Amino acid sequence: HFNQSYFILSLCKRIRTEDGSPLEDKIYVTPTKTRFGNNFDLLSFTSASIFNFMRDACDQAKGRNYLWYFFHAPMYNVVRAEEAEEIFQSPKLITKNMVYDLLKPFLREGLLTSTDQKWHSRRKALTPAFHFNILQSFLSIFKEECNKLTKVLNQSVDKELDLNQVIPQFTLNNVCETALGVKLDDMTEGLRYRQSIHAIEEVMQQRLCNPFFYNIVYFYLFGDYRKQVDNLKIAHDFSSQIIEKRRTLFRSKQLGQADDFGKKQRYAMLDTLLAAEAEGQIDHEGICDEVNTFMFEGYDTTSTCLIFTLLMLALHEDVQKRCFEEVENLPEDSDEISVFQYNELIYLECVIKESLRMFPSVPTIGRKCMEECVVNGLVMPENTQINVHIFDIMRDPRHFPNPNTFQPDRFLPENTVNRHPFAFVPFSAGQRNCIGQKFAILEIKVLLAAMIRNFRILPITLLSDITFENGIVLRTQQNVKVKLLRRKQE
Ligand code: HEM
Repeated sequence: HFNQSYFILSLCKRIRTEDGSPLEDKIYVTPTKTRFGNNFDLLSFTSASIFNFMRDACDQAKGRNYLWYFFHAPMYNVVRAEEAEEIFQSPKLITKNMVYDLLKPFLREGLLTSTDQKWHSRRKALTPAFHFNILQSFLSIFKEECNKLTKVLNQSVDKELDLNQVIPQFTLNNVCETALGVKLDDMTEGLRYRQSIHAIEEVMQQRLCNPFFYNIVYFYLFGDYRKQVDNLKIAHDFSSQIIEKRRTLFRSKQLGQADDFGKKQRYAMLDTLLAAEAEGQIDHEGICDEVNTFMFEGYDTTSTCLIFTLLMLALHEDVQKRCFEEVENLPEDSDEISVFQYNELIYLECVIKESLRMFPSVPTIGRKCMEECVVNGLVMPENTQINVHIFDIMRDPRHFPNPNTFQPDRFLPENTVNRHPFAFVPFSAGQRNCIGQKFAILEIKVLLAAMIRNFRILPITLLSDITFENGIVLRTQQNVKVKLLRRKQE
């Protein structure tokens, strides 16, 4: 009886079915390679091997959801839209799992990592910062950054262009100006900040790859602990100083007025937080956490999507041609293109969605059961870890026939009518969905429209050259390269 209730050598309680039916009828229970649960099933901890391990696990389960037992906790892996729905919709399952603890040294209790009352009140306070009118005011920032990048790209015409070298800078500049109200390129500390964010991500990646590094003592002794501490200090000091400066302006009611150079201060998301602070809803630490969260969530996710979409456009000339025909109709002067006109780029949006489907920037999201609860007819003990594999859900052949083929037409309105509402979830779904999705789509469209109008994009990197890596954000071992040809000269 004890053995039926507990996975003894994995030191955790077992999952059982609510109605007493055999567990295997509801879920694939992954066989363990040792008697100690699935703890030692994976022995080479590289980002690439973990990515492949998860894909193999889904294949082995033949597309069913599957179960692992790790030390102290069962892990429920969801790869089907039907069961993901209950998790996305459950008001009880809003606490993130242990993977998010790795983000906490940087983001502390920001919107992405917080839970319960804190998360509810922050989400309410921050939602207005993503209102349509505000998005409209960000459009000019996206265009400015886009023009800067186009100038750089003009110098790379007819040569090999490494997208990983240029795109992340574009998205970081955008999120920095919209969140904090400062231009990274104009600041002496800008480069150091950019490098520190990159270094913090490298350390996170190191910890994510090796479960031993989840233990802080082991990480302190054998990991890049020092690198993390030094770079966190640079990143935290940078945002904290900008917040201080903007607070002074906010308190003296100078925001929105012209600065010393006669330039009007633009709205930044930080202003919404400063207004909340004035009403006693948040303190300085809280503001720092939220700003860092935006910088982290809004930077790598968007650049990953842009890189994959550009790769797919390069590899599919016919798709690129259709996009060109669509963007050709936009006003010649990009300053005149409105948010509405970007919204009307229906085919380009299908291309972005199809890229996100095949290469979701966030391949897995996690939740944790804070108490024993019933999910999809399974009784999950307290502390059960839940992984929703967005990557596998969006390659389910039941919802997306030929899932490994790039077909943007899947997202034309007439082709989506009967699709399961949770089959396409690159921005997650339910109350903890991505707050920045409209922001991201607009930013992505601004750059893609400009690039497609100005250049023909030719492939250098092929899909077969790419090795995927597991990360908080989907990564590739190799940088993605393309070649640009100027259209006007043709
Ligand atoms: C293509 C771009 C993007 C993708 C694919 C994406 C995807 C996601 C996903 C899957 C989540 C859920 C994470 C989870 O449950 O663990 C999320 C949450 C979040 N995203 Fe995004 N995101 C993108 C862009 C952005 C941008 C541009 C911003 C901000 C400027 C942003 C801010 C956030 C925040 C703050 C959360 C946490 C929301 C909450 O828990 O209430 N994201 N995003």
